[in-house]
Amino acid sequence: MSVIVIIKRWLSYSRNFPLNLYLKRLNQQPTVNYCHTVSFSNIQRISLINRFFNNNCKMYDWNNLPRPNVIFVLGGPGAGKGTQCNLISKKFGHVHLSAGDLLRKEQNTAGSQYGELIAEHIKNGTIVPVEITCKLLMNAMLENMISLAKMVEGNDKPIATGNFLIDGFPRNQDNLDGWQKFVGDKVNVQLVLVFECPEEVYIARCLKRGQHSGRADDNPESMKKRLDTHLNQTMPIVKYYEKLDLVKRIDSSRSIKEVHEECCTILQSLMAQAK
Ligand SMILES: Nc1ncnc2c1ncn2[C@@H]1O[C@H](COP(=O)(O)OP(=O)(O)OP(=O)(O)O)[C@@H](O)[C@H]1O
Ligand SMILES: O=c1ccn([C@@H]2O[C@H](COP(=O)(O)O)[C@@H](O)[C@H]2O)c(=O)[nH]1
Repeated sequence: MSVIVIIKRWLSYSRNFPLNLYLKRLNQQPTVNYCHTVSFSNIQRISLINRFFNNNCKMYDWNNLPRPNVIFVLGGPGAGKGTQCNLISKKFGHVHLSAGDLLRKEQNTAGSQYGELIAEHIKNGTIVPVEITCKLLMNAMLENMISLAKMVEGNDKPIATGNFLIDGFPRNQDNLDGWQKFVGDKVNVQLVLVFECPEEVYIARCLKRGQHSGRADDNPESMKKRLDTHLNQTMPIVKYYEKLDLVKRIDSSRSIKEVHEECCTILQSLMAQAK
């Protein structure tokens, strides 16, 4: 069994990370490769984990991992963010992380202290506090970065990097501030893809999806609130990134194939510049 522990020196909110639960969970699933983040102040407990696992424990520090590339993907509800991220991920190998999916998963995790809060925000189309979303995103990123680092083990310092599509984040000023505070220049934000449709297309797509999605927010009442949040809270974030010349707006009212082709052109040009 191998256990991976990542030391995060810079995330104060995980200071009280419940390591007891962590150990308990590992006991119950002793064969899994487990990856979680703990703060630097938990270093003594890390040595406890080390003893517990006979020193069969690998430690990584985010600061020594290669700086990953991030593309943020924004757009109104039903704009096609998830659909296009899946296609991009298949073609270019980016890791697709949907903030909404991570929140829904957390909401459905038994015993989560955030379940009710997340459910309430999703139903009302409002934005979950960044401490929660950022932590979920960062844990997911770190797990992927560690897998990549493992592929090049043998080097003193891992050389692999990651390319991430972060779908549906940052959604408002609180998200943006939190991202800058917790992640900041530890990643390289390369681009912000913004998918845009007329309002009636957003509504039609989500209501159609609502016939089978089981989502608490694919209904007319939640849609109104989500559109309002998109217009008044997310679009200012798009404008912020526009000032940094990072935004590509895409008309996503066209067919999935047409939208994907435009995404491919944009990504190919980005990769050519990055070489
Ligand atoms: N270009 C398109 N033309 C027609 N239907 C589409 C297109 N893109 C996506 N869809 C459909 O619209 C619905 C919403 O798409 P998707 O889930 O990708 O959007 P999203 O932006 O991720 O939504 P949300 O933010 O609400 O999660 C899905 O049922 C999807 O199959
Ligand atoms: O960064 C985020 C992303 C999402 N939310 C909440 O989840 C729902 C659904 O998100 P989708 O991206 O449409 O799946 C969204 O309306 C928010 O309530 C969030 O709070 N923060």
